[in-house]
Amino acid sequence: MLSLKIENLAVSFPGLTAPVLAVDHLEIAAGSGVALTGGSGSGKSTLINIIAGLERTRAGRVFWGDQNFADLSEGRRDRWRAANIGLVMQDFHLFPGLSALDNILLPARLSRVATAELVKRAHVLFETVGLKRPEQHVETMSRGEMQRVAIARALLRKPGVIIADEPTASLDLESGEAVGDLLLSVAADAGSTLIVASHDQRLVERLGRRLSLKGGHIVGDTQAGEMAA
Ligand SMILES: Nc1ncnc2c1ncn2[C@@H]1O[C@H](COP(=O)(O)OP(=O)(O)OP(=O)(O)O)[C@@H](O)[C@H]1O
Repeated sequence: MLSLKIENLAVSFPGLTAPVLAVDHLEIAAGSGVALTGGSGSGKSTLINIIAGLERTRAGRVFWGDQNFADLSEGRRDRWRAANIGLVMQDFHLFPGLSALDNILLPARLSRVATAELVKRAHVLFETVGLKRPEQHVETMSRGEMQRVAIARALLRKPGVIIADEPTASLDLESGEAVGDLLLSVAADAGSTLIVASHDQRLVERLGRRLSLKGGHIVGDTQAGEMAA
């Protein structure tokens, strides 16, 4: 369970006159659930890349608990992410040539933490996300199936933080709802901080807080109670 604090963050790319993301101050409480919403190009994926430590910023500070990402070398940042963040990216980042089950277990194996108990949990998660053939190579799977593999992999180690970019985008209504159930229940069980970028209104409404982005700025910050009002 980890809290997030962002200070004076600005993300710019060469050739652009304004930053694509500018966040002066943002705090997310440990164990809370937050939806990132906003139109295409509003900065959701950029924010996810920054808070997952996949992109580094020279302008601003990003703390998970007491850990400022900017203070870590790339190798240490990668290890910190592997141990603390379960990440579901839009393009899944799966490893072709490996089975679905091996994909779920690979990060844990690389970190040398794939105990017999974790392998058992991988099998359970595989079934919980509604998949049937653990030996199927991921490159032969449909996008919806790949998405479920990515979700099972992200949840395997009951991470302190779960970050998901459009986790229901390739799923039908029923599967999307099941994936939403799974994300919320694993986050609740493990006390994980859950951050989800989504256009899926049904999923967004299940999270306690909604941050809306527009043009790289946070233009709305509402709690579930206020949303219902
Ligand atoms: N490497 C880059 N170079 C230049 N511009 C970039 C780069 N990466 C992102 N952008 C721009 O930053 C803006 C925010 O992009 P981002 O991917 O964060 O949006 P998003 O809200 O996730 O959109 P979507 O919902 O379509 O995924 C966009 O205008 C995009 O074109």
